[in-house]
Amino acid sequence: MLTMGNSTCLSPCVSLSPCDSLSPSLSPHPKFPNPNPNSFLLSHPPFAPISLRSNQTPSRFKKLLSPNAPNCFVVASAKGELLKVIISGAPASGKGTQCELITQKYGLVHISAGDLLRAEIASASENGKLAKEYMEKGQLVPNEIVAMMVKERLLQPDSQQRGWLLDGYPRSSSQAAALEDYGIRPDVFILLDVSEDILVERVVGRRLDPLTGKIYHLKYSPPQNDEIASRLTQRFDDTEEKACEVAAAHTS
Ligand SMILES: Nc1ncnc2c1ncn2[C@@H]1O[C@H](COP(=O)(O)OP(=O)(O)O)[C@@H](O)[C@H]1O
Repeated sequence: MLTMGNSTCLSPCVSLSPCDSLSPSLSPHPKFPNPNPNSFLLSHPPFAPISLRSNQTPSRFKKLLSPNAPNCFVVASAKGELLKVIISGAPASGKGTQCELITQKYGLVHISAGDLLRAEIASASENGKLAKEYMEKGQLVPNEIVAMMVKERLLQPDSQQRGWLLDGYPRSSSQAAALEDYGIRPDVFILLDVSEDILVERVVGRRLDPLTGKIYHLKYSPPQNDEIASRLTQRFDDTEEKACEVAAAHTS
């Protein structure tokens, strides 16, 4: 597992080669001494947190600990022939950016649970209709629907040949258990560990250019000119109140 802290660590500094040299002497990560904040993951063996102390760091992971990525550290990994990665992080934690960098660098198939569900809705299947009802209310879709979709996608020839980056699954204890039951185990688990106040600041300053689809941030990535600035819109749920709620749910 590799966690990324509060830094705006968006450079392609991540190194995710499957690690075959981690020894049993690795200790529980100090930040996760007990099953919080990701109890559903930490209570399942494939996701058990293991920290890699800097003096044990294999050279291939050293980059993660560079000054550019002060809060990045490997906390779990396992041997694997194909690279299989799971990534987790709150909205606005930078997951989209990291997914792009990782899939580009390692040639993995990016499998997003949200995208799979949207495709199911677009196909107008019975499962899609049911999923839509939950998604419209901002609730998790029942796992019987999601687990099967994720499993099938992971077993597709492209995922099997190129390896995969699973994004947005598991999100609960029962989902983690379902992956285990299917015998699906990641080599690396990445948790984007961003503090609540930074998540809120990112969400509240986020703006969309409806013309190009580009996302800006009023402070960190402002529009280049007044014309773009004048047409920027804000997602209805990108409010401080909503952001606090979501951030608290992900970081508590
Ligand atoms: N693992 C999952 N289990 C159940 N429902 C999910 C899962 N992943 C995504 N969803 C559903 O799809 C919706 C959109 O997910 P996603 O695209 O990841 O966006 P967000 O990051 O805003 O949740 C979620 O609000 C939820 O309803």
